[in-house]
Formats: sequence, C-alpha cells, structure tokens
Amino acid sequence: MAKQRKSLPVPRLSSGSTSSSSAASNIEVGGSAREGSLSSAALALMSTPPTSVSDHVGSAVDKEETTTTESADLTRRSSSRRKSGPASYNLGILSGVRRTSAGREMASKESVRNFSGDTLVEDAPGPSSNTPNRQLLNDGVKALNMDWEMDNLPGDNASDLPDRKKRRHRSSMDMLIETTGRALGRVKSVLGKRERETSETDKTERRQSRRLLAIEAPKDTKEEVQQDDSVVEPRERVERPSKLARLSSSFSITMPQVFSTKPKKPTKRYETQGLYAGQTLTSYDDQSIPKPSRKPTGKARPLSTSFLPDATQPQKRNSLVALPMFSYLERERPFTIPYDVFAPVHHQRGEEKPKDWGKVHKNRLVGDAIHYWKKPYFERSLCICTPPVPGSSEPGCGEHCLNRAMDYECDSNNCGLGDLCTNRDFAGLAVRMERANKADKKSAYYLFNAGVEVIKTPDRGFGVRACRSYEPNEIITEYTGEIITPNEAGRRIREDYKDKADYYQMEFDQGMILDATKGSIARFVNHSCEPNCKMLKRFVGGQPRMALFAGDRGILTGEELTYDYNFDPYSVKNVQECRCGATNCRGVLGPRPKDANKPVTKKEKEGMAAGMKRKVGEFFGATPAVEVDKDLFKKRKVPQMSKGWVYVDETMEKARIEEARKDKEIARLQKEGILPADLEVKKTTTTTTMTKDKNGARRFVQKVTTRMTGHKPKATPEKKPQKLGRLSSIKKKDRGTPRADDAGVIGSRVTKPARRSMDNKSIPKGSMKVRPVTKDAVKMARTMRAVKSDD
Ligand SMILES: C[S@@+](CC[C@H](N)C(=O)[O-])C[C@H]1O[C@@H](n2cnc3c(N)ncnc32)[C@H](O)[C@@H]1O
Repeated sequence: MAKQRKSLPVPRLSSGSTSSSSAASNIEVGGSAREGSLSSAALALMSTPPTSVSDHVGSAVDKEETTTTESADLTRRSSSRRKSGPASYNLGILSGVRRTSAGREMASKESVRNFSGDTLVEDAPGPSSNTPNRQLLNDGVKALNMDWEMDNLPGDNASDLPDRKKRRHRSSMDMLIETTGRALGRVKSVLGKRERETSETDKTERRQSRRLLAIEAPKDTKEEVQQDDSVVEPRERVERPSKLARLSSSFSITMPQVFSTKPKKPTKRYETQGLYAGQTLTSYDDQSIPKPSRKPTGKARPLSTSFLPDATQPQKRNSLVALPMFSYLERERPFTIPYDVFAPVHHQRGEEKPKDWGKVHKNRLVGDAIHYWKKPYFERSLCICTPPVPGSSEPGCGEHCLNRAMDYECDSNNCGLGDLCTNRDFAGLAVRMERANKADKKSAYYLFNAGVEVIKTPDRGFGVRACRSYEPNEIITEYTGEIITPNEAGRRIREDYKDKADYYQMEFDQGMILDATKGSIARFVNHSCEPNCKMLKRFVGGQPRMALFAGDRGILTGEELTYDYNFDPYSVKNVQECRCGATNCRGVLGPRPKDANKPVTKKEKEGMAAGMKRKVGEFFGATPAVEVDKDLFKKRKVPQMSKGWVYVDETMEKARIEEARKDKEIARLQKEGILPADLEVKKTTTTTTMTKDKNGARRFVQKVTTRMTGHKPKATPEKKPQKLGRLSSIKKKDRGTPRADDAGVIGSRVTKPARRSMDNKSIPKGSMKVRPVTKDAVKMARTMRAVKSDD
C-alpha cells in the first residue's frame, strides 16, 4: 500500500483507501485549479490504479472505454456540487459494491464490466448456486417464463474476478439473489395457493368433464380447447405431471379449460327456515289447552326442559347472533303442513278393503222406477236474497234464504248472488270431487279432496273416516245409489242379497228406495246414537239428493263418521244390537223415540193455545191480525232427515203379507156368504222377547204360536136400495135382456170393460163398485163346500 502511494506522487492517493469504501470516500483531490486543468477522464483513471500487472495491460486496452463511461458518470453529477466544494469520489459506488439507490442494485453487466473489467467474475459456478435461495430463484425465473436464466443472470459473469473481488461480488450477488428469492418466494406462495385452488377446481372440473364425456360425447372425438384457442387432447389423456414438475411449470396463469361453456354445477339448496310447533311458552297458560296431567313415574326419566327459557321471566333478546336452531325457536309464524308430509289417515297397506262394492257416483233410476219417477216434479224456486252487506256477519243466502229454508240448493238459474251465495253445498262438493278425480288415487291430495276413506272397524264391519276437518254443517260426501221401487227393493233382498248381512237400502223420495249396494262411499257410514254427522236431503236442480253433512260441532281429521240411522227394522226379529258405544246408546239400531211420547213443553202449550184462539176467531169471521214473527226466520230450520233405513226380511215380511192377504180374502168370502161366518182357520203368531245372557249381551228370542181362530165378518148395516143412476133407470124402463153395451154389468158382477171404465173413472158417481172374485177365493170356496158336503 505504501509503495503504491510513493510511486504515484501526483495526485497523492491513498491506495489503502481502495480497501474500504469509507476510506475511499474521504480522498480529497488537492487544488481546484488543478482539478479543473485535469480532464475528468484522467482523474478517473488516476483514481483507479491497476491492482495487478494484468490490470495495467487491461487498463490500457480499456482506457478509452472506461474514460468515456466515467466521464459520463461524472457529468451526471450535479454541477452545483462540483462547484461548491472539492470533488470527492465514492469508491463504493464506483466499484459497484455500494449502490446509491435501489434502482442501481441491479447493476448492468456493462457497468460492472466497465468498472472491473470483463474478468471480474469467473466462469466457475456462482457463489450461491447451490443455496436454496438460488434454487428458488431459478424456479421462479423458470416459472415466470423470463427470457433470461439464472445461470446467465446479468452481472453474474464474475468468473474471472480475483478472489477478493469475487468475495465482494459474491456478497452483492447474494444480496441480489436473496432479495429476488424472497420476492419470488412470495410470488410462488401466492401462486402456490392459487395453484392449489386451481388444482382443486381442476379436479372437480375433471370429474365433471369425465362424467359429461361419458354421457355426451365419445372420448376420442372430444377435444379440449384452451383459452388461447390451441386444441389439445382431452384431459383424460394428459398424464398428470409429477408434483415437482407441476410446481415448476404450473405457474402458467392460463389454466386449461375443458369446455368453453362449463356445465353449471347443481348447487344444493338449503332451506332457510324449518318447521316447528309455533307454540309460545305462554300457550300453556291458555285454559283451552289441557295441561299435561300425567306426572312422570319414578321409572321413566322426566323430560329435561332446562334448555327452554324460563317462561315466568320476561324474555330478554340476545344481542348476539343466535345459532340457527335457536333463531328458529325465537321466530314464530303460522304454517300449514303439506298433505304430502302430514297425512295421518292414509289407508294402511294390507288393510282389508271392502269387496263387492260397485261404485256409483250419481243416482240412477233402475227398472220400474224409471217410469214412476217424476222428473223435476216441482217448480224451481227463485231466491230473492240480496248481496251481503260488507262487514256484516250474515253471509249471502244465509239463514234468511227461502231456498235454504225449503232445502233447495241455489244455483245460477235461481240465485243471482254467484260466489257470495253460501247455499250451494252440492256445487262445492262437485268442485272438490273433480279435483280429487284428477289426482292420483294414492296421493294425499286425493284424500284431502275426497275427504273420506273406508276403514275397517273392530266390531261393526267397515266404516268411514274423515281425512280432513270439516266445519259445522259442511257437506262431506254424497249418498248415491240406484233408485228402485219398493217392490224391486223387496225382490233384491229376497233374491240378490239373501246371503248378505248388511243392506244398504234407504227410503228416498217419491216413495222410492235408494239402494247403495252399488253406490258411493257414504254407504259404509255406520250408525251411532250420538252421531257427529247427519244425512240430509236437498233438492238440487229440482232433483232430490242425499248427502252426509257434518254435525253442529264439526269434524276433526281422523274421526269416524256416523249418523243416526233411525232404523226401521219392520220386524223385531231384524232388530240389531248397536255397538256405537255412546253414553246415551239406545242399545239397538231401532228408530228414534217417537215425539208423541215426549211430554208437552210450556212453549208448545202456548203455541197450541194460540192456534186454538186463531181458529175460533176465524170461525166467527174475525180477520186475524197479520203479525210478522220477527224470529220466524231466525229459528233454526229443522233439517229434513233421512226417514230411516229399510230392512226388509223377506221370509218374515212375505209371511206377514200373505197372512194379511188371506185374512182379507176369508173375511170377504164370509161377507159374501161363500164361507161360513164361524169358520175357524189356523193362525200363526210370532212374538219376540228380549233377554240378556249372563254376560249382559242382549238376546232376541222368537216364539211362534199357532191357534185356530174364527173369522167373524163385521156386522154390515142393512143395505138401502141404491140408486144406480142411468143403469137402474134403464133397467126399470126396459126389463128385457141386458145389452152388450150396458157397461158390461151383469148382476153383481162387473165385467172387464166395466172395470176398465172404472179405472178410467168414467162410471158415474154412486155406481156400485164390485170387487172381482179372485181365483184363490173361488178355489177356497169350492174346497169349503166340499168339506161341508163331506160332513
Ligand atoms: C249401511 S251398513 C254400514 C256399513 C257396514 N258396517 C259394512 O261393513 O258394510 C249398515 C250395517 O252396519 C252395521 N252397523 C252399523 N252401525 C252399527 C252399530 N252402531 N252397531 C252395530 N252394527 C252397526 C249393521 O250390520 C248394519 O246393518
């Protein structure tokens, strides 16, 4: 160092200053005049003495180039600084080790070369080529697809630098690598995260695409289209690269897309709200809700209610966001459980179903009834109701409606209230049944609209249950079947239904019988002495129809439907034991107690007295004051109840009818003198007595007694000579042989034409009507005569 200083007198430079940047920076150049006389290039040359022999040579060769660069460098310095004080040289900056700004950290290859010569860095591998940072940098450079490589990093060409310089260069390179490595590490971690996400998406996409490819297109024809429009092989064929390869190569930002239009992944939809009871805790205070009376027994663990808030304390709302389950508990809203979810009365599989049930959904006339039945046999009644006053509780065609009072149903022909009319039960039922018929028979929707279903009862055969609730007096279902004559009803019972235990015949209208053996579901409705329904007759479009209506307390879902049969068994033998289980059960399916047996009430007595008074007044010609009873329309109308079931026991009934016919015939023959008055005939009487067995069950015992009884004809008053009108006058005038046109009357006999004319009511008043002698009577008379002659 000392030697070097001595060999270079002008300018005096401390060579030692080159060893450290701090020393170098403090070198002062003496005399401004001298500074000014020296070219800056020369100064620069002098300030950087060659450190070796080769440097001298090299310096000579590169003198020109170095001079130019340094001069440019110095020219860039501010002129004010140069002027204000003596020039100072920062060797750190000049040597490229110390940089003045971050931008200069990445020194250009040229500047390094210019400063330190081309031989600064050796060809040997870089100082930190094996360090993880270097590796990281390498990876990053590759990943970013840069057009330079780590091995040819600018400024990395320090193979020919001397060791000392190499160290310095290495340290600067290390810094550079470290900084860049850190930056790249951050980039890589971000990219790595994206890569992971992308690879996740990629996996899902691949799974989907595999599925789609399997369904939509053959694999070999499907091509993948990348965003850059390059066509690649389907992803199934692309081999999955190794993790390392993926790490190093998957920094590509553009991810391969399988399909330009991705199929939308079906997203699971979560319900935002759930169903819950919707009861407040204070509901228990409600008197209408029965409190649980059963106390927990020792064995059963009582239900823990600790999770419920204290009902006695006012509820404080939690300011924190509640968990969903608790927020559901807090919220309250009305809800209806869908029928598909809650249908408690579905007919269970395997349950016994009724056999031999021919369904008839509309009444139909069968046999002779077709000729006897009078179609619309009364005039349609016009409804004079006005639309209901808004806000009033009285509905359209309510209790004041005349049609309703007369059991006529309103329709568009007789009522103008349209939808406001409430007297259209059968029309409403028709709408419901139409909905039911369109629905699947197994669906809850069908059951809801049909409203009823058949069930098997333990002791009363089949019955009917409500599949929904009904308002009081709401129509439930129609009772339909075949309209037949009473004769046909008897015949069916004798012949068709002789092996059956249950009959479905009911008195209907115009003296006809409604036989629901082929009929609607209503035929299965059982009897109860305390019924929840009633069978009513209504006139719809002039035609009578029967339907089951809810009672005054309405019907709940699942209740068995019953009504009072008011059963007329015709014979005691046919009396059936009632198993309805009501507290006021009459014990038998017999008729309701006759009203006549009821004691007369005070009100009825008043009514009778008022009626008498009116009649007396009318008799004496007094005009009764017309007083409109205001309560007249308010009175509950008495529904036209079903007249009752017809139970015709064919053998008993036949015997009874035959007996009566015989009695009548004998009496007539006796009267005519054909049979003796003291005739004794065998008579059979059947008496039924009810007993109870040891179990308390009722038993009906029949006793048949036969006795001989005499038929005594009633004493007939002495006959007065009868005026025979025209016929007798003819006979009086002309006592000749009767003519053929004498209305067929010969003696006491009436010939066929006469009878025909009698039927036609052409015989004048007062004419004698003679009953024709039947074949049976003649036969019997002959027998009697034969018996007598034998005696
Ligand atoms: C119209 S059917 C009713 C449906 C019948 N249960 C079935 O299975 O077809 C009438 C018959 O049901 C039976 N029945 C109805 N209600 C009854 C009751 N309360 N007690 C006993 N039997 C009853 C009687 O046998 C009666 O003749």
